[in-house]
Amino acid sequence: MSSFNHRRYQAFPTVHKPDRRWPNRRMHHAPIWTSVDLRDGNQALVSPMNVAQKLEMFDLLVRMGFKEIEVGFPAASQPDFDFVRKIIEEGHIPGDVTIQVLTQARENLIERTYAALKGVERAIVHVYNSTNPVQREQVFGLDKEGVKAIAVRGAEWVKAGAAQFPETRWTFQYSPESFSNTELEYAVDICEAVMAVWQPEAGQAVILNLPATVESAMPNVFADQIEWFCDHLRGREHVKISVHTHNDRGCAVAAAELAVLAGADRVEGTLFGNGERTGNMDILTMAMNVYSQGLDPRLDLSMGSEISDVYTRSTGMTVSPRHPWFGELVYSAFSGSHQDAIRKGMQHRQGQEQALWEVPYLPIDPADLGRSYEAVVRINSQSGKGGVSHVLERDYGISLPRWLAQELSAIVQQVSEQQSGEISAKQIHALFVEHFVQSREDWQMRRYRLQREGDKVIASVVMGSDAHPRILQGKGSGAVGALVDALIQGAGIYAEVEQFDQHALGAGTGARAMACARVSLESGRSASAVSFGEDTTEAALQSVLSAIGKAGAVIHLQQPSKAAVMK
Ligand SMILES: CC(=O)SCCNC(=O)CCNC(=O)[C@H](O)C(C)(C)COP(=O)(O)OP(=O)(O)OC[C@H]1O[C@@H](n2cnc3c(N)ncnc32)[C@H](O)[C@@H]1OP(=O)(O)O
Ligand SMILES: CC(C)C(=O)C(=O)O
Repeated sequence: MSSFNHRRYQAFPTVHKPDRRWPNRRMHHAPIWTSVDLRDGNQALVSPMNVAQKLEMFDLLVRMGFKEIEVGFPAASQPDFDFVRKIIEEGHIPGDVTIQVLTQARENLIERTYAALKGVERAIVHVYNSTNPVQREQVFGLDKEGVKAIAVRGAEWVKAGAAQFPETRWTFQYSPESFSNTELEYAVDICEAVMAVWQPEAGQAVILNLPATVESAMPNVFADQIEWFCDHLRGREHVKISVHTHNDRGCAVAAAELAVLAGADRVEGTLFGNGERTGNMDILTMAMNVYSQGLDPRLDLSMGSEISDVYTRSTGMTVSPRHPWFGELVYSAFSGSHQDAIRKGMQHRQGQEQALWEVPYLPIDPADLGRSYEAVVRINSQSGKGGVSHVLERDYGISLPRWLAQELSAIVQQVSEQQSGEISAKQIHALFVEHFVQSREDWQMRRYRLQREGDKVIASVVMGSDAHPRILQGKGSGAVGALVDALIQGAGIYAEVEQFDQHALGAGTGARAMACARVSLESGRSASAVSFGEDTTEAALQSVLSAIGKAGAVIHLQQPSKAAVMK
């Protein structure tokens, strides 16, 4: 029988809570953030951070604005102990930052923890023991009272340890580890027993941290558990309620967000969600979620790339290109309809940059995280004319008329399919030049002259190579019409201009005007061409000539007389 057998598992029980209130709430401010990168994140690494890596990470967390940072488990390893000593002795802890350290509820470990903290101005001593039925039975071999006694003894040792260093401002934190798998009545009972030792009502700062050590239920169930706990805890008003969620079901952020609605004051997590198994709650994601709702996240996340760089260096982990808010690809659009909408959205914002951010497919302004618009639109075989136009416009200042963008986009798509991948802006430009701008030498216009005769224009055009110039002359209602007539008169070429657009160009394009023409010949062949020129007439005439040349017209002209060749 296959081991992939759902009957080995059971549904997580829901919380009976007819007075559930959190679904109707919204967040009004960011919670207190506590980074556990240097502890929970670190303990999950293949190679835990060395002191230098921890220091670089600590410095980043401080600059990002974290006011509470769990810096390690100093009783567990020498590097953790040394790191805590180093930041205390070398004065790395800013006046508004409180460090936190973790310890099991064991006397020798708690003693060693205080030895590491000697001389610190402020610290949170975080003691934990697991409380759920499975661990009570299988790990501790104890009943509820036995496990409660571990917590109470731990609380007493923490209190006694702190009393040796009255010059330090201590906060005590207790975690009923695996809270979300613990019976709620029992979780309240054990926390109240710890509170009875610490006496927060008498002024001792106390945090009760409620972990989803292994995420086992949907986030609404966790929110119910938090609201239930807050409703039933005696002395709730004297303690801070913290949550510490893991991502086993992929919902750590959702669980923490709902927990805040349900009454949590504080949230523990890590950068990019590094941590045991599938990781801890990702503070970056949650803080950006808060930010994108118009609330101050109380963290500086604008240094996006520096955060990923330090994270990668310190942990050896990588950031997924799809990581919420910070991944390399999250502000890129490859697909045609998204690109089209982004381009229109960006254009819509022009002149109203202070307005609320409302651009399709971009939940925030990428510039907020130091990301540029340049990267937003990227081209592959899924892209359409909007994206191709956007890239040419953005990187080369070239705006194509819709019909021509369609033609170029088809070429780009074909090449992209052939090379099965992304096409750079440079390649798009090269394809544009190759297919539309380059013109055969015999269809190059050398000079032109226009004369007005009544309501008609007479165009004289010299084309071909300097060695073999050809002259054409014709009459029409405008320059292009006169040129078309000249081709009929002088070369017997009947060309119809199907599409034509011209416009002046902005600075930086190396030309003053651009014209785009699509012509069809009597043979049924047609082609499009683009020409850049010193003025719009020059660009217009050349674009028509180039398009006719591309369509395959053959020109046989008589040599011009000397008088006809213009100076
Ligand atoms: C969910 C979390 O992330 S909790 C944090 C987990 N992090 C870590 O464990 C990283 C650091 N830990 C370590 O390096 C080691 O565990 C040390 C150094 C702290 C302790 O090591 P050891 O003494 O060898 O023991 P170990 O961790 O295996 O502990 C097992 C013993 O402690 C008991 N124990 C485990 N957790 C706790 C606790 N929180 N409080 C009290 N006792 C505990 C176990 O029941 C077991 O007891 P037993 O020896 O009577 O069977
Ligand atoms: C120590 C506790 C808070 C913990 O890391 C967890 O339960 O995941």
